[in-house]
Amino acid sequence: MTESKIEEAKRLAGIKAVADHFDPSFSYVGIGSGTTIIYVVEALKDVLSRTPSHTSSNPTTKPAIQFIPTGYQSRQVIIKAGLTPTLFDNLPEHAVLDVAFDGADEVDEDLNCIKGGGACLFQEKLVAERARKFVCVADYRKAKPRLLTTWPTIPIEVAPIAARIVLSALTALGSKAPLIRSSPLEKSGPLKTDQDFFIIDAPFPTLLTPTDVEAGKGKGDGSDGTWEVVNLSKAIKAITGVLEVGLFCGHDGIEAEQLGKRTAKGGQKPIAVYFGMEDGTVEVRRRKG
Ligand SMILES: O=C[C@H](O)[C@H](O)[C@H](O)COP(=O)(O)O
Repeated sequence: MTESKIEEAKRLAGIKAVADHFDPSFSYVGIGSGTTIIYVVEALKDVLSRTPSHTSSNPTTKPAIQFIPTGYQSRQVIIKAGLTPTLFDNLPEHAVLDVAFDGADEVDEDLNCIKGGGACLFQEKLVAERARKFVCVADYRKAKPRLLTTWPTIPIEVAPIAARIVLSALTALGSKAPLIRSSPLEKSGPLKTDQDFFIIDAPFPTLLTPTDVEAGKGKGDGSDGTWEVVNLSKAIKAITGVLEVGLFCGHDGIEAEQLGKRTAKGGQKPIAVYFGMEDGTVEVRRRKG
């Protein structure tokens, strides 16, 4: 498939995700990072340009929707589209985002995601967890049955001072040759995130889901070399020096409500992932239950 076909797949998925999950009456919308999110923002702009209350100069109309970026690139995309960016830490204390859109590097059948291929994951997780609905958009290359099927590593954001001890701790968890990600200009040293932290890319064997563990495909706690997604995410997050893990996984919405979380749906896992397919269709994986 040519590059332009892949871009077309992303574009069509973005349009459908926005049609299904965006409403011009919303107040706060989260915008993720990467190449696919650009098509989502284009689709949002298109919907808004056709919404009379948004385009009207009548001062009694609703204030402009505030778009919450997940980093520098994301903020530039919002500004370039002529939309209004609002920093995450400027949100009113009890504000909940109506929806957050983002891309993903790989998605499994349970909608667990790997993110951070473009070095953005910490702010993406903050924004996703604060949204009533978290929706991912990707092309068909990202749809896999399990995480780490094709995508080779888990991106992990770490404090530079702790990077070497985090590498050792990851090796102890079973990662083979985790690496600090270099800047594209190799001579510039390690790549720096929006937080001025490093990214470690840690390879692990293909991750299990809870169903796999129940089916006896492995213990999933590292003791037999297998890891279940949430177990591994927790084990990595527990290493001192780790700011955040590029695994978006965990509890589902009902559990989140029981936990009294701020988010109505809860969690880091999307409620739906839109995949632009090779044949020009869009496939949607939705959260079960
Ligand atoms: O670090 C980057 C983010 O997690 C992106 O959302 C992810 O890498 C997907 O990016 P893209 O849409 O460019 O494939």
